[in-house]
Amino acid sequence: MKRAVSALWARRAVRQAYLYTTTTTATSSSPEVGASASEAWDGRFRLHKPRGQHLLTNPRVLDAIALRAAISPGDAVLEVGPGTGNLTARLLASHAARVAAVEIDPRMVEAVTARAAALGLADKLTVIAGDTVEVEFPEFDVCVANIPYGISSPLIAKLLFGPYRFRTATLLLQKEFARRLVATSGDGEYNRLAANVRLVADVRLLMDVSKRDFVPMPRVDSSLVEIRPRGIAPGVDVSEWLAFTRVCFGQKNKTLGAIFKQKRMVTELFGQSQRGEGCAAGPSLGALDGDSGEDDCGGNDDGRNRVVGFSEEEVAAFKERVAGALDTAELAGKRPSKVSNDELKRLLRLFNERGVRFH
Ligand SMILES: C[S@@+](CC[C@H](N)C(=O)[O-])C[C@H]1O[C@@H](n2cnc3c(N)ncnc32)[C@H](O)[C@@H]1O
Repeated sequence: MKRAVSALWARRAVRQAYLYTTTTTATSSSPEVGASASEAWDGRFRLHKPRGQHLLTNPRVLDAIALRAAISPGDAVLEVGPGTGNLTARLLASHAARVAAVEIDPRMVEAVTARAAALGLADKLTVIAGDTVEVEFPEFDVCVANIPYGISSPLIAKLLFGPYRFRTATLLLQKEFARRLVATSGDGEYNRLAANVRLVADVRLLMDVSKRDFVPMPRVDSSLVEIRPRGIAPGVDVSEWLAFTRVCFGQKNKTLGAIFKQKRMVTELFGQSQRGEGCAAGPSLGALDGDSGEDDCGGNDDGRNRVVGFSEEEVAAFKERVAGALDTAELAGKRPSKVSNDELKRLLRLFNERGVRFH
């Protein structure tokens, strides 16, 4: 299954990234990575907010991120969105053997390349010019990044469900997104993003970062989060799990019993289970997040969802099978936000045993 999901990612890597391997031009061998002057933004070009170009300029926070990233001697580090290199400078000065940084803006590519050269650390840095969501990453042990928040969900999906094997990802994320990511089923805030990520990884909050530590100042605060892949098979088909959680968390204020009792839901699931068909686009790996499934497979009944060639009795029998799985799991009266991944996995297994499939 992992291979099928990886293949999806491989197909997405259609845009060829071009590699810049920086060349050493400076003679200095003792980089001044802690110097606050190097973090300041000199305004040499316009920063684009839609690209998430909020530079982290507080040296104490930058030092803390590099420290919390737990880089071991010899590690290969992946950074996403190095910008002018405020964090990159610290990663280059760490025990890491090498750093690969993916940057979409050619002006930033130039800036971080020049920064590494000025520090005398250019030979440790490879800048990959391209879109993080599209390019193929080189092998890495740890990912450390202050990312553009707009790609949080597709980046985490790519890291966790792509072909990569790594120890940790230490990411600075929008605070609200980070809170949803670390939510647990016990606190009643559980959500689709957390359920999908926790299927394959452990997550924890490391620290909060004020919006005042960035230039230009964003509207939101941030939080540093560690994602640690478990490295063991999740015990479910990942594509089916992603489709299943889309349905379960699609109407988060309803109980699972109410969600799976809806006629259009039963009809849609019946159609999928009979035909073995899914959404035309297949599972959306780019969207681990989003609790509204209204527009997706379980959504409107505009005629596509009608099951042709089956009697009312057959649909009614299927409905009984759906209800039977929920009863056996003892989850009909529970809201998805209160249900653990183990319970959800068991429910999916019970559905599958009764011929109920999610695509
Ligand atoms: C929040 S800034 C972080 C800059 C730097 N890491 C820092 O901490 O100061 C995000 C950076 O990601 C880059 N970026 C935005 N979208 C990107 C994408 N899809 N792929 C790669 N880089 C991207 C922006 O150009 C910008 O340099």
